[in-house]
Amino acid sequence: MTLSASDLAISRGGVRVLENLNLTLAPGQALILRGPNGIGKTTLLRTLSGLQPPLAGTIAGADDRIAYAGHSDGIKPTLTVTENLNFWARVFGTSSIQVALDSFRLADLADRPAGALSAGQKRRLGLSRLLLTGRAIWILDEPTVSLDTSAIAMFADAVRAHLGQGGSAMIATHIDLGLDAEVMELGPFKAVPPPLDDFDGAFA
Ligand SMILES: Nc1ncnc2c1ncn2[C@@H]1O[C@H](COP(=O)(O)OP(=O)(O)OP(=O)(O)O)[C@@H](O)[C@H]1O
Repeated sequence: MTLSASDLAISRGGVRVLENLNLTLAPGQALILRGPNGIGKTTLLRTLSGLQPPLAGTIAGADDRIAYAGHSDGIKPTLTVTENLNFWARVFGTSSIQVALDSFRLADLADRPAGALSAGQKRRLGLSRLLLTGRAIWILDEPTVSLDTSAIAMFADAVRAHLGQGGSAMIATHIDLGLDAEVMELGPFKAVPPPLDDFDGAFA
């Protein structure tokens, strides 16, 4: 099922940031979001994921099919890597964590408390959770932060495999992941601020 948004307007902190947005994300498709800092990439991903309501417009096809990975790794620091993965596997009703351990090369770290991992290792653990969700639509906000080049390639492989299985991915990133993906520039959708009141009239 395709995720779609029509005539979307979104806000952050009470300020309208993007408007007149239309987009679709079909099974097997990847969409890369680009735009300068502060344009509204995170706000758009949060809105599509249902973490905040849109100001206007409609979103269809989301329901319980989205796995969202934001800026935080969302790991439990006192649990080991294996315990973290088992926790998520139980949450999502997945029987084995092996695919997560293998795809993000976490086996050597399996017994390490997650809080004792490096930043890049924590990010690999956070991203590996996607593979346990069974969710078709991955919504990812700057997923490669802290990853080295080999881990970025590992992540891109995981996304490619997901797309090959009929999944889809929307990714805010400033780097080239080497994916066969459509790129959407958000600049043209920047909200136009409303005109200021006529102050002169107030002091007449
Ligand atoms: N917690 C917040 N409260 C109020 N305003 C916020 C908050 N977080 C972000 N904003 C503002 O909302 C606007 C959109 O921010 P957003 O984080 O969506 O941009 P972004 O494109 O993801 O930026 P970046 O590339 O820096 O991550 C910006 O003008 C920002 O200053």
